[in-house]
Amino acid sequence: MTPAARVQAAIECLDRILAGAPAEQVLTAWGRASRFAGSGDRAVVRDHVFDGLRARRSLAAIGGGETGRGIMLGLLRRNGENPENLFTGGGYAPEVMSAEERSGGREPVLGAEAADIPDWLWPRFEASLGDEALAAAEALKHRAPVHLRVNIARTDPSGAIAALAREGIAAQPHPAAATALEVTEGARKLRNAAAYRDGLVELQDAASQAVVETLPLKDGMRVLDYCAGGGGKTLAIAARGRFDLFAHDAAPQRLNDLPARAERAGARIKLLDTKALKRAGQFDLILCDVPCSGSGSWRRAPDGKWRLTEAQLTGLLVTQAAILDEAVALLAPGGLLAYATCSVLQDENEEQIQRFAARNSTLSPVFQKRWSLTGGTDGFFAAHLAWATTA
Ligand SMILES: C[S@@+](CC[C@H](N)C(=O)[O-])C[C@H]1O[C@@H](n2cnc3c(N)ncnc32)[C@H](O)[C@@H]1O
Repeated sequence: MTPAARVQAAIECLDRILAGAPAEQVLTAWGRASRFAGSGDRAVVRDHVFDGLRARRSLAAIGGGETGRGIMLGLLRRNGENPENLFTGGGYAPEVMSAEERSGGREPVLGAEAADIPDWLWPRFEASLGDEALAAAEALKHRAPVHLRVNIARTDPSGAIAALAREGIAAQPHPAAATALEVTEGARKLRNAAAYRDGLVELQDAASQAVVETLPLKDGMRVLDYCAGGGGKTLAIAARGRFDLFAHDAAPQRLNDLPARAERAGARIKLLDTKALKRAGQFDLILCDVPCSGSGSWRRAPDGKWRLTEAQLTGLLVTQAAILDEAVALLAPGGLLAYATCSVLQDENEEQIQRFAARNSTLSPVFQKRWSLTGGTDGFFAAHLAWATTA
């Protein structure tokens, strides 16, 4: 595909997403219908679509309209490229620009539009992040770095760096976690690399790893990952020692890939559905990596930024509180309950913990930490709630 044809493909995908279809679904459908597109074409079209979505509002302003064409025009202008070179109308290129498109476009209005945050959310975003709000919003407009977790049950960071280098992938330690690497070259080769296939490394944001690093794990503990999902944190826990480790999720199909991932990593994890969990006894440590707005990881899933509604956020706050209350009942006396989100909103983080502490006197907060988007990781939050008598 020519560069112009790739832009046209991105415009068509963006139009479908703006009409309400989920971004991943649209890109998959485009890929299936475009057998002529090679892997390089697919990667570029995907990058255009995600670059466009991350800064959808400000690019629409710069490009003169919230359409696929407007967003792509905005993206090219923002990046200092002349859209006339690609909007030629020839071959599979976008149609030639209209007079309105040529003269259209403006600077984004300072505030929610320039920050690329929905209007309803901007005041909460600002209140949560204070002086960092603009820098965090800016970070959400750009691609996320590729982070790896070194499986310390199999190798150490320097061993993993050397194994990756043999396959043309350059990586360096990331300061957020002892197990974290940042890929600086060759990220697209990862999925086929032996180091990945053999379970030496896993894809995982450095702050997500750091959340697990904070857990006071000791060999022999009964540990429950209560909201395990794909099992990223369960696997990170497994690598830290010898535990009786269980993974649960309210949507058990989310755990489907975990057995294969665990085998690759050499980890032993028992899966529990909600019925089995009721008979599983008590746990020394429970991690609740709760469903959240995802506001700390919107650069990876920018669709979520524009889909989240105020009512959904309210619903998430209720779910998070209910999960904490459910998990307390599963905790052994003296145990530790850990809470985590990939959100930067206080409502889901510090304030959720404050509300929990106000209604529960058995456990009290003993640790809280935020990972900021400006620190080169996704935005994350973790809190530990300890049995009050042992705190
Ligand atoms: C943030 S994701 C977990 C991500 C995962 N821990 C990881 O590191 O890959 C939150 C998960 O919570 C699950 N969930 C939602 N409500 C729940 C509930 N009431 N009890 C347990 N899990 C729940 C969701 O299905 C989702 O998989």
